[in-house]
Amino acid sequence: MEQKQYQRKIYLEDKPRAEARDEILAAFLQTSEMEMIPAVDALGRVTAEPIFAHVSMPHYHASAMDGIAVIAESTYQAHEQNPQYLSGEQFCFVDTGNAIPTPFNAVIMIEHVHIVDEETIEIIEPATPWQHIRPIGEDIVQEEMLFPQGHLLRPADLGVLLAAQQLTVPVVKKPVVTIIPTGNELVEAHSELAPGKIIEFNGTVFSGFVKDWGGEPRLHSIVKDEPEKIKEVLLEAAETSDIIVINAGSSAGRKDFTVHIIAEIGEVFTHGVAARPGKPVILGKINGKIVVGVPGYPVSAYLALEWFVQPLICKYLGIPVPKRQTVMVKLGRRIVSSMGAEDFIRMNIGYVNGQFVANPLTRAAGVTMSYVRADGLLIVPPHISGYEQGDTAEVELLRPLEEIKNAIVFNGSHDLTIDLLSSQLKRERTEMKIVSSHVGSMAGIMAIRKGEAHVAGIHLLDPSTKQYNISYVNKFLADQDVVLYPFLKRKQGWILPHGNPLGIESVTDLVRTDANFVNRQKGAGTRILFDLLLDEAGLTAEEITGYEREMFSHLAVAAEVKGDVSVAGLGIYPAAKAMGLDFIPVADEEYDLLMKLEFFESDSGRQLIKIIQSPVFKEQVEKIGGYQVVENAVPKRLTEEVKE
Ligand SMILES: Nc1nc2c(c(=O)[nH]1)N[C@H]1C(S)=C(S)[C@@H](COP(=O)(O)OP(=O)(O)OC[C@H]3O[C@@H](n4cnc5c(N)ncnc54)[C@H](O)[C@@H]3O)O[C@H]1N2
Ligand code: MOO
Repeated sequence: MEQKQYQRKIYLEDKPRAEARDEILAAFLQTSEMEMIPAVDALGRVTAEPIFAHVSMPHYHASAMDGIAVIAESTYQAHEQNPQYLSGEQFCFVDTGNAIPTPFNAVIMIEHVHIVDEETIEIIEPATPWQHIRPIGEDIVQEEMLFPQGHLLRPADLGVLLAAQQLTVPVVKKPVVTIIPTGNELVEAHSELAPGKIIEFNGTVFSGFVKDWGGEPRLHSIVKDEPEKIKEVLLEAAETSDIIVINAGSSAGRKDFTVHIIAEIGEVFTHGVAARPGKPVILGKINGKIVVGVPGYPVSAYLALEWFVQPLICKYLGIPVPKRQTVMVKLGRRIVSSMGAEDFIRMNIGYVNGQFVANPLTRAAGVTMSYVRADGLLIVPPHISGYEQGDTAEVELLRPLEEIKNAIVFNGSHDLTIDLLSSQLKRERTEMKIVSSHVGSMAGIMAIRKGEAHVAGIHLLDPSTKQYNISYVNKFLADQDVVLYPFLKRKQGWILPHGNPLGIESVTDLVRTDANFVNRQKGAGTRILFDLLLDEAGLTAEEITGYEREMFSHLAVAAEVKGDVSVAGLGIYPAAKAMGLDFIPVADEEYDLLMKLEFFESDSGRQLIKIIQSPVFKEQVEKIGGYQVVENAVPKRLTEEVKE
């Protein structure tokens, strides 16, 4: 069959997000349906009507204490000097919760009763009417309104429903949200992977969000980029769902025809909002049902879903859209944002010296780990072009504040062992963890200086003394009380294609073979080592092909080497090992932990050192290969040395 050709859609709108949202909310005319469900299953559901108590609680006069039931008026004479004796039918023993038999109207606690014999008791204090009795309806009165409509039922609410014998309750039906993943490249998660094949996981993430927000997700199987098929699935979804979410095909690619299909079988209100990532979102309507076309890139998709699908679900349920807690943070880095669009920036947040400090994570919309790792979202409004380092800004929290407050903020050069350290720390102390941002050794020193991190990992070789770290710390932190803790010795060396086809063993070999070198960013310890090697060999940067090509991590260097047999890099052994590359050791590098004395001596600091020195941690580190944890490390108090 001849397939219809659709033109590429190249230019997207820049509609303000709020305007686009209000438009689809206004167009979302689904009337909420009601269903009766057992109260025991109603957790997290929203009441569709006011709910009234069927019975009172308690539904009889109940003793509130263990003791005796009496007629209060018959005890009025009791006094310390004039004990009163009750016997036979003048009293009866009751326990907490027992019904009070007539004609009694008060309870005396057993501690205040002297039992003379089985039949007789002595009291020395009068009782007041209704003391220690829970009267009928003390808690819930029959016919009282327990909940209005639009109430989100919590665990304690279910208790009230059962106690008041409201055993089936009217709740708002969950809106059915059909989720349609599209793309020829998509495969199920268990499939054999080939280049170009992408595991379909957005659907599962969307389902989770929809469930969390109170909707009922229906995840459709993967639909190929075939307009007729997509059309058929969309039309069917419009019959069976309240809201339709279609994933991918939202942008300008050759197979991105979702927008044309929606326009053909329905109407499109919006294609493109002034917000990133998530810009290419499509908002429309098919046969009266709202359809949200979210971009394929996962982070864009998650945000677009939150912007448009959550408000639709809330409208259907009749509840307000929940707002996230926010916190004011100091920005550890400059943040650039283009005017005219909102920027949603995933942030790491740490709590250092009594203030929240936040740093941006990658802005790439395909990096799901940045969303997973983010503590918060910084939303840069459209009318500003960003923030300067040190500015204060408000951030929406993606994690509980307490979790952020208890984290150790780790800065400087990244090392694989820091993740192991964090997980070991969490094992010992469930409330603790390490949050790290990888900014390089020099930036780590500066973060400690500015009080923006608790610990910095550094490995800076001083070419003049051939010593690691000390001279740098003395130079930049001479006026501060800091500790340099010897942590690791790690092997730095040549990272080379498998089999080392060019036969590289030194910098001179790089020049001789005209290999393409991949460098690290300025300030990185590995770059300083490379410069020293150049210097020792009497070579200059100009003689090295690729000297200007900068990567930001050991793994990024290894990935470059992996892709091209003419490439060589310098880095740590585990990066070479992870990519199945050759490695020739060059130097044993000292990777130390820099921290303020105050942190070193704090509870968190002590806990960190305890774990570093534990046999379990050392064993885990040495298993990676190319590492040795420094035995019996002696922390250096640097300012003292300087002062000497
Ligand atoms: N020339 C242009 N190219 C692109 C533009 C643009 O404006 N001009 N916009 C970029 C932006 S921004 C985004 S966001 C994406 C939107 O892409 P699509 O919605 O068209 O989606 P695809 O191209 O099909 O997929 C992109 C990417 O997303 C991942 N993906 C898709 N579906 C799934 C799924 N179900 N589970 C997991 N991951 C999924 C996958 O990595 C795809 O490669 O377009 C840019 N391009
Ligand atoms: O707008 Mo795209 O949604 O940045 O990744």
